[in-house]
Amino acid sequence: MFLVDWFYGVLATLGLWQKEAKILFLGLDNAGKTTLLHMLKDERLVQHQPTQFPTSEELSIGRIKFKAFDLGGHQIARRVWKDYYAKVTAHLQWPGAIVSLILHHPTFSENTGSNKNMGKLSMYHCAWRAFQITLLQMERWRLAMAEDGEAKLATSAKQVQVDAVVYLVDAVDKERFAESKKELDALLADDSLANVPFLILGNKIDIPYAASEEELRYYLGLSNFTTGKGNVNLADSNVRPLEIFMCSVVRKMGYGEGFKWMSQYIK
Ligand SMILES: Nc1nc2c(ncn2[C@@H]2O[C@H](COP(=O)(O)OP(=O)(O)OP(=O)(O)O)[C@@H](O)[C@H]2O)c(=O)[nH]1
Ligand SMILES: [Mg+2]
Repeated sequence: MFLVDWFYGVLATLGLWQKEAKILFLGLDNAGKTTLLHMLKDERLVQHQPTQFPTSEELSIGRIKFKAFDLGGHQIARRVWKDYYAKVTAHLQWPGAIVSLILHHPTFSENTGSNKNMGKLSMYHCAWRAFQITLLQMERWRLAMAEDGEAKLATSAKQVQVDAVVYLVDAVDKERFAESKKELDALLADDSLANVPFLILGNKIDIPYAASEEELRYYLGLSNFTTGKGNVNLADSNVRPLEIFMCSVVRKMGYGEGFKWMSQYIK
């Protein structure tokens, strides 16, 4: 019963009780993703070390899955799907390297002169030529496999269902607003996240010189893109729900309102 009460307590605060969703926490390093994840988990403030590779953390409460990824300084898609990509292609790297070393070794290249005249070819050269052709075939097969792997990777990216993105920005670190905007723009342009609601959290407003909501809206280039707080019905509009809420995760302020706003767009 305690567990159910706890589930209810956390999820009701976020407006997510009785909903089922996969929610991504994204943002540059140091934005506060891990702190938020842990705040939801045990409502305690713990000082976290910067999250090291692998840069994803997961938390399930009831039927809600929260997953955090770090995006600092990396192309989003590459970063998020890096693990899968590495698995698909790693075993294809070595054979290719060996084949290309042999094929390009000067001793065995086309220009040795000995194979210009077929009549003069020794058994040795015939055998060597056959070996080279086999290697070439293997190389083509390897490349085809690699392409297939990339195609599967792209498909799997599209198949992963995400119901909402919570994008955290450190509202104090104004020098990194441009970097944060770049990552956000890439996410908003990503086909696999088309129409997914975005909650932008401007975090750390407990620090006096944190940017205001207006400043953040301006620097993230969202002045004409936020869709409005409160209950705004966008169901028939094909417009992606997107809004900024300022918060302090450590003070447990602001993000609850943001989640409640977001929950209206999660079935
Ligand atoms: N003042 C203040 N500090 C915060 C707040 N939220 C997080 N922090 C601090 O910001 C730092 C980074 O927080 P993390 O939760 O580790 O950030 P992260 O996004 O997970 O960062 P990486 O794991 O490096 O990607 C930590 O020192 C936190 O204590 C906040 O609301 N106010
Ligand atoms: Mg972290």
